Amino acid sequence: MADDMSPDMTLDDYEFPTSRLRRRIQSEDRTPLVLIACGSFSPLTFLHLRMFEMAADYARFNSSFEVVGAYLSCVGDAYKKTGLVKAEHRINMCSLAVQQSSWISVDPWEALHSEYLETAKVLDHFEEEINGKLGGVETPVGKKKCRICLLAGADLIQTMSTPGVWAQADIDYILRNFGAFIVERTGTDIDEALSTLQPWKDNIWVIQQLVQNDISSTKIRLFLRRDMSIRYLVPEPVVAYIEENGLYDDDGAGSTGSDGKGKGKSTNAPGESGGVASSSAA
Ligand SMILES: Nc1ncnc2c1ncn2[C@@H]1O[C@H](COP(=O)(O)OP(=O)(O)OP(=O)(O)O)[C@@H](O)[C@H]1O
Ligand SMILES: O=C(O)c1ccc[n+]([C@@H]2O[C@H](COP(=O)([O-])O)[C@@H](O)[C@H]2O)c1
Repeated sequence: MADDMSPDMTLDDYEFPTSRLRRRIQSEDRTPLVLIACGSFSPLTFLHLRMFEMAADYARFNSSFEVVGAYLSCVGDAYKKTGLVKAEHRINMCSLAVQQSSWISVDPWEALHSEYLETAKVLDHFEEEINGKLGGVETPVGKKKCRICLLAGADLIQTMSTPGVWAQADIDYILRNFGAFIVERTGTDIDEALSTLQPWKDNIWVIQQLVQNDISSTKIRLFLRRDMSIRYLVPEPVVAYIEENGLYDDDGAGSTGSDGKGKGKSTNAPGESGGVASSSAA
């Protein structure tokens, strides 16, 4: 079951989602790992989900970590980025997308804040919930704290070298105390992206994309504006949700400050190419 968020949820009735967090590992030698992907997810694409699978494989074969859970954390509405629809919609799309996953959850905590929260604070929240309140996970040799790590694409990590985007103290705090799993991304030179992050290289794990996927939320929004199909680029329930709520229309329906009504113009299935004749039109 997904950890769904009701539209009226506030921080007062927020509960940390734990239903997909594994609370015990069998190995005494491995360190339990929880992956946190922070981002806009406007909308979530299949690559966002693939990042978790790639990271889990990487951890299994190349590290002494054992993944016990993973979370998508959407930025709140205060993050003024082009193409950002309301947090409520982004969280709902993420929740629909992970319905079939047994281990990826959506945590609405970050997005429930009206003010922007830096990623360091978001990671602190997971540390507090998982290691502070829950006390970590059971192992054959007693309870162990989980390692909380940021999961990000190479473009995000490159912004850490761009002056003025991140506070230097936050970069140090995140990479020293948590660390990051970085997925290579077409268009980003990974060596260049990591060049200023050498002091923390032991806490950075770079994951090669063995099947290159250059998808981005920007391209999905562009396709939608051009009335092109987004099917098989984002999960089917997300395609349907976008259509039903009229998100990413030219008029910015569904974006912060708009009430986003469904456009209901197509006779094709949601998200399907308009170039395909519908059977009822014959
Ligand atoms: N194709 C991709 N390859 C590697 N990482 C990716 C890819 N798409 C998204 N990511 C990563 O997913 C995380 C969340 O990204 P975000 O929500 O900004 O998606 P995006 O597709 O980059 O969005 P936008 O196009 O709106 O900038 C980031 O760490 C980003 O680097
Ligand atoms: O904490 C910071 O200072 C900081 C600076 C830049 C970006 N971030 C986070 O990085 C993510 C970037 O997402 P996006 O969609 O802009 O690629 C998002 O979760 C931001 O909150 C965080």
